[in-house]
Amino acid sequence: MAQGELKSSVLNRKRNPKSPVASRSSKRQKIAEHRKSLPIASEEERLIEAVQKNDILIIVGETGSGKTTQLPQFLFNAGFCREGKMVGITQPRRIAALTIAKRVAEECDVRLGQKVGYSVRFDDTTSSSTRLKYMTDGFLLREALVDRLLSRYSVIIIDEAHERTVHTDVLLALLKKVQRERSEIGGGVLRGCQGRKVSPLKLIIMSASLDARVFCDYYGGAKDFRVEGRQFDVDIFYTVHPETDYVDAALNTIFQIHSEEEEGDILVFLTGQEEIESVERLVQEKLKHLPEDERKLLPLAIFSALPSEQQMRVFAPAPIGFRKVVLATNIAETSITIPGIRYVVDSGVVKARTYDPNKGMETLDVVPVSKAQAIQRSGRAGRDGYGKSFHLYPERDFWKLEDSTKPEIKRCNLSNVILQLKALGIDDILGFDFIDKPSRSAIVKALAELHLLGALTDDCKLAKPAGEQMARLPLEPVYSRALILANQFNCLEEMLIIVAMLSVESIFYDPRQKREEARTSRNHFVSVEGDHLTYLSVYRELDEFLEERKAEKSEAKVEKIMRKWCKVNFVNSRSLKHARDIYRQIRGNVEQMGFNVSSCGNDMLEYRRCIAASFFLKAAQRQMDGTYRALESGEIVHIHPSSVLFRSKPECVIFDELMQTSQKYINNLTRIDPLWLAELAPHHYKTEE
Ligand SMILES: Nc1ncnc2c1ncn2[C@@H]1O[C@H](COP(=O)(O)OP(=O)(O)OP(=O)(O)O)[C@@H](O)[C@H]1O
Repeated sequence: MAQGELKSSVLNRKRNPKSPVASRSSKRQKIAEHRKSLPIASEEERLIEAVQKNDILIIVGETGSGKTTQLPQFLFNAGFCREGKMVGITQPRRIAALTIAKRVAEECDVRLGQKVGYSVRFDDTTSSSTRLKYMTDGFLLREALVDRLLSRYSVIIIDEAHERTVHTDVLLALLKKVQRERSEIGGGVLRGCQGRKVSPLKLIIMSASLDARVFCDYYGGAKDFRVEGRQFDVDIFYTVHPETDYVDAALNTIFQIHSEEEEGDILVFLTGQEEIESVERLVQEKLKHLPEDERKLLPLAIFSALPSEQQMRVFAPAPIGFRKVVLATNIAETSITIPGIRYVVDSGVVKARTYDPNKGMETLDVVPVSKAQAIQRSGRAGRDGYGKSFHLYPERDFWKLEDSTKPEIKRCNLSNVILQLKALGIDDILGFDFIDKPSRSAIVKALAELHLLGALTDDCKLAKPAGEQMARLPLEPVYSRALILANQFNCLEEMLIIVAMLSVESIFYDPRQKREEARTSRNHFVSVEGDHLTYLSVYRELDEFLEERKAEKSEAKVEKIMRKWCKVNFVNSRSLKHARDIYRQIRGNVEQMGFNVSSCGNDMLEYRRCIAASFFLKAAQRQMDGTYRALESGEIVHIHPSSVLFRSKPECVIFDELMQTSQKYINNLTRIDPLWLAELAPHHYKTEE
């Protein structure tokens, strides 16, 4: 067809107001109007001037004022992305990086991965044209391993700094150093940065509920900038008296809003998966007793163990006439906008993870939120209209809350972070300029663990090549070491599968009503040697099943077959798909490091020996009374009821998890011979032990 003809046919086509072209342009117009109405819009010039004049800027503004979505676009327009440079924005959570990048791409009217993209562990959508890059704080830290001066970025924005994740804290210190080094180079070309010109770095620390002073002081009197006002008001309500049962109170509030308030979706903050699933069931149960026309309430869950695709379901609009009630953990607390949310219900509590370095044990406790968290929760309403926030505690209790959450660096296992710092050439960890120093004993314990794992030399330097290899893999040091050892034991293929399977949660799917049926249909996977080998056989069986149907070329068909297989076997198909993606990625990582991925076939003895050699710090021995003693810490623990070894109780096991919930539990186990420990980890276990 001649070009002229095509042109005229397009021109002659009658414009249908509902055509994709028309609806796209009206959407664009709506977005442009929305952007103009944000409080930050009128501050564009002043903000850019402040960034130009100051190398470090602390920005504080109300939730929803437009900091995260707009500031990067302002910087782009002001020329901060010239000559291929990027603006990097970190988020504490992957769901935030993902959804905000999507929104900003929409606002810029570009495809995700072009001008705007996101990078999170195991999922990178960026391309060489990406200029505004949203990512997790952990991802940026990893990037520093390959490009120490982060030379591709002209500006780095640390968003939601008040959350004080361990990665944010390390970045705050690291970027201080990078900024100093880059300004010393002052526009020169540095070797090791692919010949890129290294310009001074601008650093922006941002939050809605940030004690700016702490950050200003840390950066030697940095300037702070306040963005005043919010787009829509949120009315705050408290209970008159303390509630004895917040789950019950949350349930009543949901139904009260549903029956008394105008239309708009509800977001409820609870503490964890189990609680959320139980409230989901209770909502459904209660709905059955309502008249037909009052039943239009749609409960949806979002928590971190839920695969990404399922998490994304809460962002879709509710069917016409329905009200969404999103049941969330603190995963939905900061940064994100869930369209349609008008009402927030804050239980006032959160599940906090604390690591005890001396016991090598994690504890999960339900604790009151901080003021900053309560403010963030309210801030999830009022983003596309006026909102209301219901806190299930009296106002006087709000004032008693801690201002902010205890920094994660003070309550987590430091071995991964320390390994990364060592790989970045920072040797003096005790003297490192942390904004809040972790305890000396936690640092010493993590250094000792890294030494035992062979990542550090006797004088605490990064061991070559083991330590370097471990730092390059996007895994906890203990898993990286397992891969290195498996290479020597000729079972790398199997270890890659196990590490991938341990990286996802809830491999099995246990619907409450069909628990027995689920167990029976999964029996053929179960290995008497434990959970690791059971997971291995799930993975392998699916692989074989798909291999036999290799003729089905299309990806959609393969996925359909896979879903069917998972359903029959009561396996969580999304978790398994995720595990297969992770497997591919880490296999790529180890191949790049020059490893040859070999398999031990059915020699499970060799494989179990490799597990013992890798995870010797996580061994537990049965006691006379049937409980276990974790050999490293001496803690008395129990096998978790969901483990396949729960009934058989072997003499000695390797565990993956040690967690205090209602009791101290170990889970994800493999049976081993206790004598292997002295044989395979003689530097740690003596024969008589
Ligand atoms: N995914 C989205 N869908 C629809 N609207 C959105 C989306 N993301 C952001 N918005 C709109 O843009 C506004 C500004 O969002 P932005 O995340 O930039 O605010 P913020 O100041 O960074 O807030 P916070 O401190 O809560 O992260 C929101 O209030 C909302 O109206």
